[in-house]
Amino acid sequence: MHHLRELKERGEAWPMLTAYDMYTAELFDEAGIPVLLVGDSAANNVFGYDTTVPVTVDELLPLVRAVTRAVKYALVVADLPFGSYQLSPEQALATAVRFMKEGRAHAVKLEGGRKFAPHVEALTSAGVPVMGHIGFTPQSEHNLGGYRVQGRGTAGEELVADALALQEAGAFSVVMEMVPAEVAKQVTHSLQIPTVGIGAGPDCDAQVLVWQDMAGLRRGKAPRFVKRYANLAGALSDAATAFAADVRRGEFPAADHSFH
Ligand SMILES: Nc1nc(=O)c2c([nH]1)NC[C@@H]1CN(c3ccc(C(=O)N[C@@H](CCC(=O)O)C(=O)O)cc3)CN21
Ligand SMILES: CC(C)C(=O)C(=O)O
Ligand SMILES: [Mg+2]
Repeated sequence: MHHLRELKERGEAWPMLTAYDMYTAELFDEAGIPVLLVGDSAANNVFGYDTTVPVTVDELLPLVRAVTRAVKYALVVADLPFGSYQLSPEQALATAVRFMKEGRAHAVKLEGGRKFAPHVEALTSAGVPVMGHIGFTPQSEHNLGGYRVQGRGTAGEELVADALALQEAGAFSVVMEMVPAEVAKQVTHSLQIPTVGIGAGPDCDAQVLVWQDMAGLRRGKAPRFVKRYANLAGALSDAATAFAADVRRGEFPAADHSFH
């Protein structure tokens, strides 16, 4: 965490990816991704829900545990799911403690601005490192009117106030999702802690993507902020098709794959 602040001071951008299992966590860790997020986006990208709203602590905990087991270097951040922290700072702390003790998370993330400063404060003063998340906050998508850019016009000032309140409450970093690049730049320059952008332009201190978007495993129309660095959907589909054909033709298993 302190290291991330030094990177900000030196103006060196860093990458963050989601991870939900041990193979991806190990690969991303070895590829030099310093922060891995076990996102509540597992709702969409592991469990097949249509929003992040239904995913539970009990569903996310084993994924967090798998990721922390797999990494040697990365900081593992566990996303607190909808309903597991909003009720009170006490509820937030109880949930964060589960992610730290049972999931062995190094830090937690929660969505919300100023209104959640008391929750963040309760966690940080109990020794739980917290990452904030402002702008488009998917857990509130029903309130925000869908996938919409946040912080346009006067709402930009609100975003700066939210970010400052989270910093003041002790957050070590803040995610900004779907925010105009100019506003994200202003927030980034207003904070001493690093900002992590997703659809928030090039001037954030760090950038995050959902790994299945980054690697082209998820099909369908990706959000505008996604850049695809591989075509895993194509590669996996080709592999499964080739395996199926081999089995049907009697070409797998060959002698090499058999015991005598
Ligand atoms: N695979 C995946 N990637 C994500 O980035 C992601 C998740 N899942 N699940 C949780 C949230 C939901 N998020 C989303 C989902 C969709 C859009 C989207 O469709 N955006 C469109 C419309 C934007 C607009 O209308 O202004 C886009 O083109 O960016 C954006 C963020 C970000 N998170
Ligand atoms: C996209 C990131 C920031 C997130 O919150 C998630 O993956 O759940
Ligand atoms: Mg999330």
